[in-house]
Amino acid sequence: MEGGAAGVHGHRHADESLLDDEKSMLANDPGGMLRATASAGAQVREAAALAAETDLSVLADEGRPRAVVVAGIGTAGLTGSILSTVAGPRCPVPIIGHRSPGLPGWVGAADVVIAVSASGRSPEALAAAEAAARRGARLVAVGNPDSELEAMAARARAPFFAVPRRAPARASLWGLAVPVLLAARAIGLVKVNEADLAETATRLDADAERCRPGADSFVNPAKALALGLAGSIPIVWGSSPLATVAARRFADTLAANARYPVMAGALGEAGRGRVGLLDGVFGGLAESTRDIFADPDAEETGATRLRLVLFRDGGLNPEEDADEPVAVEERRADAVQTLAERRGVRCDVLTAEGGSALERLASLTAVPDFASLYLALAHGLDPMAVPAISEMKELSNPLPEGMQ
Ligand SMILES: O=P(O)(O)OC[C@H]1O[C@@H](O)[C@@H](O)[C@@H](O)[C@@H]1O
Repeated sequence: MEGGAAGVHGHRHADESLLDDEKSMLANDPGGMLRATASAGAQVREAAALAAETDLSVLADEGRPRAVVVAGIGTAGLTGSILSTVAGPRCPVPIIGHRSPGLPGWVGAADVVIAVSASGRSPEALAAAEAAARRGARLVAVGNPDSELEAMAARARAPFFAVPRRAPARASLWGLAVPVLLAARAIGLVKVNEADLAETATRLDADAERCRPGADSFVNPAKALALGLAGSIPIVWGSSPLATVAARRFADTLAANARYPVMAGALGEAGRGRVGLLDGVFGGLAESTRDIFADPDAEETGATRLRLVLFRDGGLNPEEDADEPVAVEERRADAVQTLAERRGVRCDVLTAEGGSALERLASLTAVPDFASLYLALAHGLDPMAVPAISEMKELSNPLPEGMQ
């Protein structure tokens, strides 16, 4: 093994100065994750243009399906959660995310399967596409052009959205999610319109501008969020189903890019159980030993502490179109902020903005996406290359024939 522990490099303590110089920061991001993340708005526009060229009549002609299955893993899998939240609780058709290879036994000719894979070769998406074609389900595929997935879609005469590859998959969230939404729109399940897409893209562009590498942490909300989280165990809770999708996305990017352990979920659920963390060793018990006179900027070598990130979504959500009245979600969000304050657990709050579900989701993902990159860079970690993911793939792949 080369390097330190199994070739792993980086600094145990976050170094804020590593975020000061744009040039050296870009050099520490050789894979261009900052650039790829800044392309989120462009991804939305590209995907919308692509959809306009994709013939989806086979989907629409057969009318409303019995169910929609979104098959894929990782970021591709998250597109299923995005579709569910944009479709909302009144969606007349069940939308099911399927993250393991193949399809559930009940899926058949009455259903639509959307197979998603940024690389176009995840076993999960490929096996789902193959099973959908075999069982006569309507298939749509989304992913890398000239891939196995595209070939499979062609064989099944299924529509294929060619999403130009921006490695790794987690930097292509918007490029993957928009085609999934537009496929669902073609079968009448979501109301995303061209204005929603344009406004979402504009918001993503504006946030990328605020979070640009050259903007220092006083004015850059992503750098500020990253530095606040440094050295802590982040807990990310969402006040609504939409905010919870954003919370899970933040957990994925914090884990993959910055390699932080994160707990994420719905505040409603957390309030019945995990909120107890605020009382524990990493919560109130750690905070009670904090020296309130210490310089808050001094490097903390003491106890590991929780840091709460609360995603609030108090705007849209007309009562008749929601799981729960906004007032209930808002009271719960106020309550957890009070609890955190009582125990001295620090809390960042991000509030959704925008006039459509898609734009609101974008408003809760853009800054956190960048924050996960800045947190990696502050620790001297390359946010793109994750040795553990490649090693895991290597170790779990079967040896070629004759090498056992
Ligand atoms: O979207 P595809 O290419 O199928 O990848 C699915 C997932 O695969 C994993 O190995 C990681 O690379 C994830 O970041 C990715 O989301």
